[in-house]
Amino acid sequence: MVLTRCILLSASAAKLGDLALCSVRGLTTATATANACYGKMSGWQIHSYGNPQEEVQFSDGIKMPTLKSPTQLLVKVKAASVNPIDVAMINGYGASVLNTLRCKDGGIEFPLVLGRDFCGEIVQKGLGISSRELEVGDEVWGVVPVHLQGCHADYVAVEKYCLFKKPSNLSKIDASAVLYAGLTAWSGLYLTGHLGDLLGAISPVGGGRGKKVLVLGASGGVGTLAVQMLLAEGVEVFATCSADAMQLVSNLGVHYLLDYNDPTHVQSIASVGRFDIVLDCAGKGTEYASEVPWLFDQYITFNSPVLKNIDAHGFGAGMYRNAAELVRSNVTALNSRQGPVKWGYFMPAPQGIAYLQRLVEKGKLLPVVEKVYPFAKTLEAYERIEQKHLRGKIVIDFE
Ligand SMILES: NC(=O)C1=CN([C@@H]2O[C@H](COP(=O)(O)OP(=O)(O)OC[C@H]3O[C@@H](n4cnc5c(N)ncnc54)[C@H](OP(=O)(O)O)[C@@H]3O)[C@@H](O)[C@H]2O)C=CC1
Repeated sequence: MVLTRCILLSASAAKLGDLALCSVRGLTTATATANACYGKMSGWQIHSYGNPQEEVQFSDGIKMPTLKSPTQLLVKVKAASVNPIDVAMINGYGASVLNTLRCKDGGIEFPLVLGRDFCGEIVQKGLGISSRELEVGDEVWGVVPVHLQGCHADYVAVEKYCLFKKPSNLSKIDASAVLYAGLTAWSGLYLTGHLGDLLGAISPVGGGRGKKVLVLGASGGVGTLAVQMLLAEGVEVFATCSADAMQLVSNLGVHYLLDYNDPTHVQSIASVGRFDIVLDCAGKGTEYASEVPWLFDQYITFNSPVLKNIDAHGFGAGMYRNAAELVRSNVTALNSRQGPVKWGYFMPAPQGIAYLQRLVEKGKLLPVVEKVYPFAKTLEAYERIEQKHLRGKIVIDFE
């Protein structure tokens, strides 16, 4: 069994010409190919929670993931993005809930590999996947649900619903930078915000025509993609960012852009009238909805306190606080003629990937990539996320 896997992986990796030696943190390591023959791979992992500088370690002896169901595939990662949640998870964010889910799925808490979205090549597939769906050798893009071992390692095992063929008009770097942030924006706008049906509302004239959406934090990973999705729908897009990001966001095509450090921006936005959706991609949270005088049908924030409250107070008391916060924000908002305040979440849904794929293929969605780090400098990529003020996405190039 071990021998079979070794041959499969070798054949595929050799096709990639992956025979050079690489050096990580001063250690000379054999390639992914050679490692794989011994059931081992290289990657970055943590053994306990803390800060990235102390906890994130490179290893070339990580156990290769194995397929646990007939609908799983093994992917050799070529590029992966780094998201704020990776660094938050190193700090222990969501540990109670995520670890419960992980253990329920037969996993263990440590060592833990971070990394949620990637581009790569299929090297092995389960028996439940037909050749019409996906084949060994296909270039793919995909996501890993947050409670599972991530993709900041040579190989990652994923269920087929998390994996699609990579759009041919995207480079591997760009392809690795879309899905986590893009599925967050998609889920906020369509699952939570009902902007259209699950596959979007795209029509020749734009299904969102006549609608007004305000995007807070349009300069970050989620914001830059949310803006492009809304523009593709024909929505009138208002956005906020800081002064140094205005050129970047304006190049995306937003209709009205405001510097959130300018104290007059709150009143300027209030004078626009009612928004169909205010989408908070800036981490402002639920309370902010009642602090501003804006009118909206819905305020959707991705800064949900759910996991944080459960981490801090346990499941029962944490959920009580979550419900109390949501009720409080909604009562205040509704009293001020505002609409409901909701939480939005990343959702690894195939409908969302299909939607994003369609936009990319139509040339309507392209990620903004701030910087690409080589695999050997993954720790620096985590440090860049810690510094905040991101302009689009941070990517790790494995090749
Ligand atoms: N619930 C979920 O499942 C998920 C939640 N998230 C959350 O969504 C948010 C966005 O994620 P992501 O895009 O990856 O994060 P980023 O850090 O990439 O983007 C945040 C952007 O917002 C800008 N910003 C900060 N403060 C403000 C402000 N007051 N007004 C307007 N812009 C501001 C930042 O730049 P600058 O500071 O220079 O202005 C930065 O460009 C984060 O809070 C993240 O934690 C993300 C994914 C999934």
